[in-house]
Amino acid sequence: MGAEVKIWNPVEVAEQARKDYASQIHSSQLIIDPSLSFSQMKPLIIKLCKDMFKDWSNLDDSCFDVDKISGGITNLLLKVRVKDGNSVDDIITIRLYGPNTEHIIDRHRELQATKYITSAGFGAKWLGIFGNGMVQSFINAHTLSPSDMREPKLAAKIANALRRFHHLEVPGSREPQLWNDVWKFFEKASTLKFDDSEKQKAYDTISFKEVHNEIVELQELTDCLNSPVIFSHNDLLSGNIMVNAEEDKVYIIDYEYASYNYRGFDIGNHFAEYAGFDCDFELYPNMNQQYHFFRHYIQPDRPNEVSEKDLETFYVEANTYALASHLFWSLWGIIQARMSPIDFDYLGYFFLRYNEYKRRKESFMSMARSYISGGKNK
Ligand SMILES: Nc1ncnc2c1ncn2[C@@H]1O[C@H](COP(=O)(O)OP(=O)(O)OP(=O)(O)O)[C@@H](O)[C@H]1O
Repeated sequence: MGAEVKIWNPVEVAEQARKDYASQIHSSQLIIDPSLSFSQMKPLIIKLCKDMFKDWSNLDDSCFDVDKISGGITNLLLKVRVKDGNSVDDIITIRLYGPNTEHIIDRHRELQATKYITSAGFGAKWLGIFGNGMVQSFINAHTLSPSDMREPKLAAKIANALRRFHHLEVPGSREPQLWNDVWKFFEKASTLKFDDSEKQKAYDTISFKEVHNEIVELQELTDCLNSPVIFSHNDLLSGNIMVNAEEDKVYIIDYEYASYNYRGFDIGNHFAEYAGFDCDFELYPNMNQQYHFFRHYIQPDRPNEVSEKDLETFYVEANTYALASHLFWSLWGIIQARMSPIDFDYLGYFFLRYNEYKRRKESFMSMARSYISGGKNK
C-alpha cells in the first residue's frame, strides 16, 4: 500500500526547527504503517511516544490511552493521554499521514507552513516529528459542523480569525499556488487507471478535454480580478475550525494545503464548504450571509462601516474563486479515488463538485465579467 515511506529525516527537521525558533521539537525515526488495524497499531503508537518523548520512556504501557479522533478524510488522527503519576495528564495528538497522500500534498510545504503558523499562535502547538507524521498538542475545543459556520456570531469570529491568518508572514515562495496546484492535479487525474471496473467505468465518462478548457477559461477570468495574494489556508472547512466557547477562542487547524494564494480563493473555498462533504449546495451562503462575513473580515471593529464598493469587490472575488474551488477539489477527488485507502466515495465527490461548478459557472462568470468591465454585479 506504499505505507512505509519516510517523508523526511525527522532528526534533521527537528534540529533545523530548534535553530529556527530555539524551541525543542522532539523526533523519532519510527514509521507507523497507517494500514494496520487499530489494535495492531496501538502498541506501536506507545513505542513511538516513548521513543520521541524521553520523559515517558520508562513508563509502563498501561499509562498510555490511545484513541482515534474521527472527522478527517485524509489522515489518521490519534489522541494519546499519558498518565505519568502527576495530577495533570498530558494529552497529545498524533497525525499519521494517509498512504499515498504525497500525490496530493506537498509535505515539505506543509511542514514549513506549520512551523510558522503554530509559532504565531494559531492552532495546536507543534511538538514532534516522525517518519510519516507529526505530533501536536491537543486542542480542548469542539470541531464545527457545516451548519455551525452559518451561525452569524460564529461566522463573524471565523472571518476575524481568517483575516489574522491572512496577515501571516511565512518564508518561502510568495507565488500564488492555485493554478500550479490545479494543473498538477489535472496532469495526475487525467492519466489514471483503476483496478476496480466500476470506478474505471465512471472515470471513463469524464471529459478531460472539457475540464481542461474550463480551467483555462476560469484562470484567464480570475487573473483579471487582481485578487490580493496573501498567506492562505486553502482548506477552511468546518472540520478544520475548532472553537472553545469558554475562552472565546477560534482555532484554525490543518495546514496541509496552506500556501500563498488569492484572497478570493480562500474565502470562496470556505463558502463552498458550507455544503459539507455531502455537498448540499443549497447551504451555499446567500449575499446577505456573505456580506456579513466580509464586514467582519474587512473591519471587525466597525463592521457596519464597510463600503458598498468593498463588499461588491469581495462578493465578486469570492464567488468567482468558489468556481476554482470546485475545480480544485473535484480533481483532488479523482486522485484520491485512485490513491486513498479511506472508505469515502471520492469519485462521487468529483461529480458533485464538478456538476456544481457547471451549475454556477454562467452566473458567477458573467457577474465577474460585468464587474471587470466596470458594470454592476446585480
Ligand atoms: N490538535 C488537535 N486537537 C484536538 N483535535 C484535533 C486536533 N487536530 C485535529 N483534531 C480533530 O481531528 C479532526 C481531523 O483532523 P484533520 O482535519 O487534521 O484531519 P484530516 O484527515 O487532515 O482532515 P481533512 O483532510 O478532511 O481536512 C479535526 O476535524 C478535529 O476534530
